[in-house]
Amino acid sequence: MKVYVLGAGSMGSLVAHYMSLAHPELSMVLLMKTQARLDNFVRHNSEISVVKKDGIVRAQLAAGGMPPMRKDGNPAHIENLIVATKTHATETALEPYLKNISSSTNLLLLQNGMGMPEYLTRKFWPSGNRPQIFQAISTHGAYKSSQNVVQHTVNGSLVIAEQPEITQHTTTTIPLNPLVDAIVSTPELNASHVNYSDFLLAQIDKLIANACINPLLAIYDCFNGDLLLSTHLLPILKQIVNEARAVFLAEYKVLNENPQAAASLDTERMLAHVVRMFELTAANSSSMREDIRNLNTTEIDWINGFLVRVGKQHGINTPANLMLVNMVKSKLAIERGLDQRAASLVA
Ligand SMILES: NC(=O)C1=CN([C@@H]2O[C@H](COP(=O)(O)OP(=O)(O)OC[C@H]3O[C@@H](n4cnc5c(N)ncnc54)[C@H](OP(=O)(O)O)[C@@H]3O)[C@@H](O)[C@H]2O)C=CC1
Ligand SMILES: CC(C)(CO)C(=O)C(=O)O
Repeated sequence: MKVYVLGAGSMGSLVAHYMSLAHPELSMVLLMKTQARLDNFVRHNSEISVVKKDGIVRAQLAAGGMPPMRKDGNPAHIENLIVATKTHATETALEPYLKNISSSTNLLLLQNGMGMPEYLTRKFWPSGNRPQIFQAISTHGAYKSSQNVVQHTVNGSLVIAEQPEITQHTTTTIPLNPLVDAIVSTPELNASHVNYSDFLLAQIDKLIANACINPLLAIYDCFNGDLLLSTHLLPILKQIVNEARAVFLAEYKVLNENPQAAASLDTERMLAHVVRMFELTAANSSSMREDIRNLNTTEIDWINGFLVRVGKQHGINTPANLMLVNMVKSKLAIERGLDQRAASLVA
């Protein structure tokens, strides 16, 4: 079985590396963004090294830089595709591969944020025939210390579910799927497959933590744990959480069928979860802060921005989340502007 991975960054490389070691029978192919990236990968022996506390493991992987073609010049069918780009890059990254994808493709989105399956379906498959879409949330932590070296810093887990065509319906049975099976049977990924409604609760927890932690860290420019030094943040966190809670209850009617949903969406529990995430990741520099420091586009539109957009559809005001979206975007614009100004002074 062939599995393509689009987005050969920290998460994509980590997953491809572990899957190829656990399943030598799989053919894993990293899809690079540019020919230059592909050439560079090949120059480095087509190898991804993963560094963990207990040592370094190397694996050689196949790679490509463009949509696969058959010998007759037609697009080759992609059976399995894992997308691990940043959320804002997904649409552009996927577009060239649309001719390789059919309704029998297993498309697994391994990303933070929410709303991507619905967005891609509206954008690329508005009249049906969309691929089988799966989503995975990750509590692993990884970053690339160089082009071919991934530091696996947090040994977390993956939770995977199939995205139903209509999100109001829950999938009660978990069908067997070869891509999901291959991931779940890769020990280092510590992955599990759950039904959509249970997945949604886990995804909501992750989104709430990201909606509270990431923008504040990007704005204050400090480590995750530093925010716990202030007691003035609690009312802000409470407002973010309450707005999010209202949006989730309006959008995901399927939650009414899940007996665990009421307890899980309790405001105090969610706030305690956010504070615990601040504590557990105290020494981290949040991904959004790092994006701003590197002058990269952030994932704010798929975290707090998702809450604002969906809130609007349901007539729910989300002023705290909207303010954070605007503040993070301003922060990036200011940092980029300052960088350009500094560069022009040197030139
Ligand atoms: N890293 C982590 O610890 C965790 C990450 N996540 C989530 O996982 C997702 C991926 O994150 P992460 O791996 O860290 O991100 P990275 O930035 O490390 O990787 C994204 C990759 O996508 C590539 N890419 C961008 N545009 C395209 C394109 N048009 N075609 C092909 N490839 C493209 C980038 O290439 P290039 O570098 O050349 O631009 C990069 O290699 C995010 O949603 C993140 O929030 C979730 C939990 C933990
Ligand atoms: C949980 C948290 C905030 C850890 O830093 C994260 O997921 C991120 O930085 O994106």
